[in-house]
Amino acid sequence: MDIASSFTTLLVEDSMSLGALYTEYLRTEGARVTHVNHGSDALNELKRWQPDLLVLDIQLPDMSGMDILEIVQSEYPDVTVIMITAHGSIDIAVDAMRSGAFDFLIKPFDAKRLSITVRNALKQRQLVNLVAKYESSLPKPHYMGFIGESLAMQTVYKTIDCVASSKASAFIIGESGTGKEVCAHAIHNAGNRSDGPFVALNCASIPKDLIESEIFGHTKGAFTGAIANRDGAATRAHKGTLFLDEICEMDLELQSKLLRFIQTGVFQRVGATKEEKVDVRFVSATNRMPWDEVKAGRFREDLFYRLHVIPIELPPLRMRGKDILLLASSLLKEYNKEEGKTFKGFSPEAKQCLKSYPWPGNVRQLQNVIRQIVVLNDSETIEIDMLPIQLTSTSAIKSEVAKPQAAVVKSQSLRGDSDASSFLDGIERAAFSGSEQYAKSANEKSDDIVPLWKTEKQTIENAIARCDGNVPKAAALLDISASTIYRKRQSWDELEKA
Ligand SMILES: Nc1ncnc2c1ncn2[C@@H]1O[C@H](COP(=O)(O)OP(=O)(O)OP(=O)(O)O)[C@@H](O)[C@H]1O
Repeated sequence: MDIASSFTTLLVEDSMSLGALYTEYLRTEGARVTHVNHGSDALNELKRWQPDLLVLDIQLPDMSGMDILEIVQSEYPDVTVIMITAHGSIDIAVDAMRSGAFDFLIKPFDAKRLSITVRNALKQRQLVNLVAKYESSLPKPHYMGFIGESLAMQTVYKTIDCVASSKASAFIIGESGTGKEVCAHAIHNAGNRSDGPFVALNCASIPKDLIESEIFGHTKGAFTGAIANRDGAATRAHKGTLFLDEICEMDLELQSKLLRFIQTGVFQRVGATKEEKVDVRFVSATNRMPWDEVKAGRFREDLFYRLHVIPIELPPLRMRGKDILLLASSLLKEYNKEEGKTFKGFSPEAKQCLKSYPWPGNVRQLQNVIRQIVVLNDSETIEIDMLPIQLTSTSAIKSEVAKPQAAVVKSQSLRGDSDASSFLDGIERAAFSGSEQYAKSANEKSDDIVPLWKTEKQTIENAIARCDGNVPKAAALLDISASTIYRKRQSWDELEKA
């Protein structure tokens, strides 16, 4: 705000004559003044509009100026408050400053004293605005539970800031472990529902016959085992956010009930005859491509349009550049503390390897890798040989793959054959001759080879058995999401039938 330009002021002073005098003083400073005599009137005005300055008498006929200050501090923190106090009540004025008032004026005061205080207040507002503007233009390394300052993540933070206070449904997509749940929490916490509940429901991990009751609740006796009335997620999320994780895994029949609920806010508990209405903001997430699911007939198109109002895409970790090391360092610090270790950082080779690995399990996989290293080693520096084999072998594969390609480029440039199509032909030829060799040796021992899905099935089933049938726990240890396991089970059934 430009100090010279006009500013708005709400003056709360019960004496009509003093009110008129202060209004005159303030107008001389360039203020557009609204004068009220009572605290309740001031609160009504504040509900309708927020002034730049609130000039507030401490002693009012209906309430204390201190009470109003407290309300302003919690509900309208951008309003700058100047208190007016009678001579002899300076202690109260000092308390007011401790509670967040900018300054105080002791009655009687003249136009000059008021002018100095008002100008200081406006200057301070100007500086605060400037700092806020500057800060918002800097990349944020942390945001609402996220770590990451890459451009891709800054875009995500900006989108969350813009949509947080809207009631429009948000739809988060991203690979498993990219932070979709963190994002849903951030939308809730950054918005005006942050004081309300955040209720998360994983549509993949709840058995099909229980999910309707999980969302809408049930009445006593609605089905075997319903021994009492129970609120569902819809009721619990009233005035807050309902996060529907893995939404594409929801049964088609339930999708139509959900559609009606989203359209009207009205639903019926399982077994109930009465309808209930709630005020809920929907945030959904999936690691599938939702439109592909619509085209395949697994996700209702009308539900897609209801939920997919504000799409937010979380980039895979491999697309976040230096965020990988930022996250790795932060996790190292956290796990060091938890495990009582003294790691200080990563060797340059280890850093290179972390940066070039494709991280199919994204941030969750990075967490597991760093935890594993910290638990299994004792040192100050994380060296490349402490990294799990899959990380180092991938970079080894990459450099191996790079070699024949480099050789192709070299031989082509020696021949003077630099055109792009023959370059690609060269790579294809190299790859083909490689695959021919593999195929030859593979045929010799083909009896031992089983389809990849069977090996994968065995690994997953072993993990579930070792976790006593606990699918989410097995999924966490396998570095995949529980929904991936459910999906894979479905596809194994189909493959076995085929
Ligand atoms: N940018 C980030 N900064 C810090 N921690 C993160 C970040 N992204 C994700 N995480 C952490 O990674 C883990 C996985 O995140 P989250 O559960 O939100 O992923 P997701 O995309 O919902 O995964 P899934 O699809 O498997 O359910 C969590 O422990 C979360 O706190």
